[in-house]
Amino acid sequence: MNSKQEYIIEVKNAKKIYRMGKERITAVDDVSFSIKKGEFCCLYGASGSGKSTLLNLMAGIEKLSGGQITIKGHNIHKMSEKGLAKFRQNTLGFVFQSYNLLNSMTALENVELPLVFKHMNPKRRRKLAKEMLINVGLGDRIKHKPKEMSGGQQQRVGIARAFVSNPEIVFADEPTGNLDSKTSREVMDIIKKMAKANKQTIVMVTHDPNLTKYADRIIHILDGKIQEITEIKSETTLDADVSDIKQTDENFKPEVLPAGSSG
Ligand SMILES: Nc1ncnc2c1ncn2[C@@H]1O[C@H](COP(=O)(O)OP(=O)(O)OP(=O)(O)O)[C@@H](O)[C@H]1O
Repeated sequence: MNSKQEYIIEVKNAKKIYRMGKERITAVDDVSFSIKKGEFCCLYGASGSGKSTLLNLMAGIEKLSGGQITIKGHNIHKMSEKGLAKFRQNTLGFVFQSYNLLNSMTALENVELPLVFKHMNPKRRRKLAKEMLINVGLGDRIKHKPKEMSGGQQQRVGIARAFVSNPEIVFADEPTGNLDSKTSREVMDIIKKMAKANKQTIVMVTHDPNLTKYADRIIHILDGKIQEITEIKSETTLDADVSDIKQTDENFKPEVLPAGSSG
C-alpha cells in the first residue's frame, strides 16, 4: 500500500520540548499516528496534556524538537518560511477558540481575507465569501463587525473564513471552548457539514468528551503521549445532512491575478 495515497498527514516520533530556564517540559513525547484524507480526527485530552502543542506542530506553527511530520507527502518542518506560508495558504484552514477575527472589519471582509492573500479578483472573492456566510446561516449579518455579533455568530464567521478557500485540511483548536452547549452543537454541526460536503480532513483539539462523537477517530493524549486511539464506526459517528451546503468544490475556481492587480 502506498501510504502517501492513503494518509494525508503522517506524524512520526514527534517530540516537543520547551526549555524554561533550567527546566525542560516535554509537551509532546514521541507521538506517531496518521490521518486519512477526509477523516475527522479529534485530539482529546485533559488541560496541559499537549494537544494544542501537537496541533501547532502539525500546522508548522511550532518547531519540532524531534521526529517528522508530513502533510500530503511534504515534510513541513523542512520547508522554508516562505514555502511553509504558501503551503499553509493553499492547503490549511484554521478555526480558533477565540475566533481571531479582525474587529475593524465586517463579517464579509473577514471571510474575504484568505482570498485577498490569494490575490483573487475582488468581485469573485466577495461572491464566495457571501456564499460561505449564507452557508453558515449568517446571510443577514454580512455587514456586522465582530463586536456586533454573538460568540456563536463570531465563530460561524471564523468557520466561513477557514473554509472559504476550500482547504484540504482544517485545524480547529477548541472551536467551541467559549460557547454554551447548544451553540457548541450548532457550531460543530456546521464544521461537520462543511467538511463532509467537500471531503475535507479535520483535526480538532478538545477536552470536551461531548465533542468526540463528531469524530471518526479519537486520539487520546495523556502527558504528551498517545494513550489510545479509538476508531469510531461510521454508523455511530454523528452524521450531518449536507443537502443545504453549497459545495465549494463547484464554486471555487479561483481567478488568481498577479499580486497587486486586484485593487
Ligand atoms: N510556549 C511554551 N513554553 C513552555 N511550556 C509550554 C509552552 N506551551 C505549552 N507549554 C507546556 O506544555 C504542556 C502542554 O501544553 P498544551 O497547551 O499543548 O496543552 P493542552 O492539552 O492543549 O492544554 P489546554 O487544553 O489547557 O490548552 C503544558 O505543560 C504547558 O505548560
